[in-house]
Amino acid sequence: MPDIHTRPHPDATVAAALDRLPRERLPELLRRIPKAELHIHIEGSLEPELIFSLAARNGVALPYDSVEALRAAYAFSDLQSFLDIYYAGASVLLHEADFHDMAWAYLQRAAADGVRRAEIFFDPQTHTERGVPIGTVIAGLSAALTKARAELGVDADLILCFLRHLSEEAAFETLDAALPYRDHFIGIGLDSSERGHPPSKFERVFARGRALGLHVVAHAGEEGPPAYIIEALDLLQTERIDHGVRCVDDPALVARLAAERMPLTVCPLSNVKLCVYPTMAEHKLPALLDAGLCATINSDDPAYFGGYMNQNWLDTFAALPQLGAREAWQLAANSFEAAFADADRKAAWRAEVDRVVLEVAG
Ligand SMILES: Nc1ncnc2[nH]cnc12
Ligand SMILES: [Zn+2]
Repeated sequence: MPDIHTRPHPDATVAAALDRLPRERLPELLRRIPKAELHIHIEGSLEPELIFSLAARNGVALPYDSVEALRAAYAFSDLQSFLDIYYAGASVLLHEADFHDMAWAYLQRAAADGVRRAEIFFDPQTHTERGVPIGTVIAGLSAALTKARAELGVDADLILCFLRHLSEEAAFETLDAALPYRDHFIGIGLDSSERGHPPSKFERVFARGRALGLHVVAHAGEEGPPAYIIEALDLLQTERIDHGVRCVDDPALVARLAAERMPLTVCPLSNVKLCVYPTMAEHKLPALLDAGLCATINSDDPAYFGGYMNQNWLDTFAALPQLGAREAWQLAANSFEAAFADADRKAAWRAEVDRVVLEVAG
């Protein structure tokens, strides 16, 4: 299979360091290894404390008495039960400074977790439907990204997501409204309620996005069937699949994803919190890596699912003894391979991964 040949491999010195790294040093490696985060909804980084302080700043009433009461509501049974609370939380975002403060808080956490590159989803329709101009959303987020490049050494870009429970016509209107800010985002994506809203519903708006030179990704195979992943590949011509874990139900699809080195932006804590898997120990990430897929680890909605990048890495490796230092290297290398950054920067981050491995292994 071509995957065996195209999957990146560590050079001999790095491979030897990975093999001699004792298991007790693994958490240090996971924390320090440079990584790209490719699946983070910025509205999902809104911590309860920030929701309350923005609500007070903007005079927005919340249906919860306290931060603790809000956090206590974060017990989800599936994707929709989460989305209902997630959209309610975003209602406190009104002004440019609110979007800036939310993104800046995320970027500081990302920097602390060794994230060198972040490709950040935002949901303009969640805000424009409440009367917030799209220019306000993009200006606030962009200002934080510019500051992060200069002050945190985190290279970040935005990906505009369409809400799939809304119509394709609404997605077209959103794309049109965003075009004056074309330089401020690098791609389009598809998120929100998956079941009943297949990628085929958005075939024409994605064709338009591709014609505009935008990168193209889509959530598929989180709760939805493998057929949705196939539609995303064939009809939307995605460059990555967000989640995609349900590909395991279709071995031919797994073989195709491996052969094409189609990246999957996997979100382990999210999958457990939204009951895609009953426990982390049952997560299919090891099987995806074994099959030669370009799988990556990401946080999805870290304020709601129990942690940011490093928490995802630490909890995943702690629950799955099949994952060791070799897989940590592979996941970091996969994340840079799958990133929409230029080749020089990717090569520099990859070299840094190797330097950190050699340092931690001693
Ligand atoms: N995990 C997820 N799936 C679909 N849409 C989302 N929007 C925010 N998080 C999401
Ligand atoms: Zn997501």
